[in-house]
Amino acid sequence: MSLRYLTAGETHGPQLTAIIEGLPSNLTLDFEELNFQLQRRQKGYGRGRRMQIEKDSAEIVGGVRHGYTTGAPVALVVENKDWTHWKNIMNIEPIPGSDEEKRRVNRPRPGHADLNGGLKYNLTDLRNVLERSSARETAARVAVGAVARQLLAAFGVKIAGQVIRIGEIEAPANDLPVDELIEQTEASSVRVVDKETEKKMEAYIDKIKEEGDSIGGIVECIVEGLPVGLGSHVQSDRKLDGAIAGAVMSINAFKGVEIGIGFEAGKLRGSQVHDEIMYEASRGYYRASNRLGGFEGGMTNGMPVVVRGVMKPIPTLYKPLQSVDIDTKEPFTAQVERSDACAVPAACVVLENVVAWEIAKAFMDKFGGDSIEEIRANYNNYQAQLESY
Ligand SMILES: Cc1cc2nc3c(=O)[nH]c(=O)nc-3n(C[C@H](O)[C@H](O)[C@H](O)COP(=O)(O)O)c2cc1C
Ligand SMILES: C=C(O[C@@H]1CC(C(=O)O)=C[C@@H](OP(=O)(O)O)[C@H]1O)C(=O)O
Repeated sequence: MSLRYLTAGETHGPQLTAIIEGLPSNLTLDFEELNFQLQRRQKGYGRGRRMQIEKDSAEIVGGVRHGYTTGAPVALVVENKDWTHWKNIMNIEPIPGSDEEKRRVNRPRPGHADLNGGLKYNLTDLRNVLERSSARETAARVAVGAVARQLLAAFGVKIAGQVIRIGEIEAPANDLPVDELIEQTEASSVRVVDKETEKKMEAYIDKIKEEGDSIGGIVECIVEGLPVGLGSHVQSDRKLDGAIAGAVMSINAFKGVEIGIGFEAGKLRGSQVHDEIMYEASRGYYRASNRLGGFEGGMTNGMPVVVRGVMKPIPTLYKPLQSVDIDTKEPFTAQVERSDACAVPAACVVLENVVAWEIAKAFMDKFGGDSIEEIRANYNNYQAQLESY
């Protein structure tokens, strides 16, 4: 069985729920590490007041005993602390109430899911769209990715992320090893290495916020320690670079994805793009460079996987754009809901964990077994095959 998951829950409802199916038994789960990933996602300069209310942590309510997975579906719950303020507005029971009591949304925000969702699901209160389209759901996805990350970590895989750009401000390039990158970005309010850039980004976000506007940016994720041959060239839906691209595009507000040099490849010659093949007895095959970001033929090539995603600016604007009232059809400015001005550093953490999930899925497809011991035996056997090739 391939790994799969589902999430449920509204942003102002009682909780988010995730069910992961297909995990092997005997995987030790480090709860602190799981919650660390959730806390990382809450941080970042430019977020709104909601992040001061929430204290995200995952409660495991199925599939784990005494710290180990049992092979049963793993069920996770992340509480919404803000729910206490929304109980009546979110009530499941039919309560007679004015629009004011329901906090009805009728002026769709350009750039958000409001209008499309209202039209598609025939919902006259756009809150019913907003509640589920909110990126609050990414807390559940990070919890799922954090579990996947632990499966990968058991096989020496390391993942880091960094913010590359926020609006006009670009971080200087670096090629730090993953461990160092993790350490340095973790200490930054905007997940960059360079302190000058951090200051500039903070000031820039302040300015954008003061002007009632919002801003997006570019984030990067690097995965080290992967074996050659995750994914496959033989069928389109088995190409791991394709699966990663799809997953990255599914993150709220992401409008583009690149692997390695990505769109730059369209400007350069073949001789400037392809990574030359080398061999050393101690190392096996490797590449002299990594412009293709660790992929050829939809398979990992043993070099670090490098994925970038671009996040558009947050749709909710305190100085709202023009919209239409869905009751009167008259022009009106869009609804203003409490909002982040910039969530790029948080989106970087979402990117890392979403990529971890896709890689773990491909890892299970390749080495799949019902227990961690069975997977390890398959993994070791494959390593021996690679070494003798
Ligand atoms: C971490 C994160 C936080 C976000 N915060 C907000 C927010 O506060 N306000 C808002 O309007 N959109 C926010 N968004 C973006 C919306 O969720 C997103 O634009 C919306 O769901 C529509 O989907 P689409 O942009 O993918 O088309 C956030 C996205 C992410 C990844
Ligand atoms: C709750 C989160 O992000 C939310 C994502 C979001 C949106 O529209 O996507 C809108 C805001 O919701 P609220 O109006 O409740 O403050 C963000 O805070 C979170 O990341 O955990």
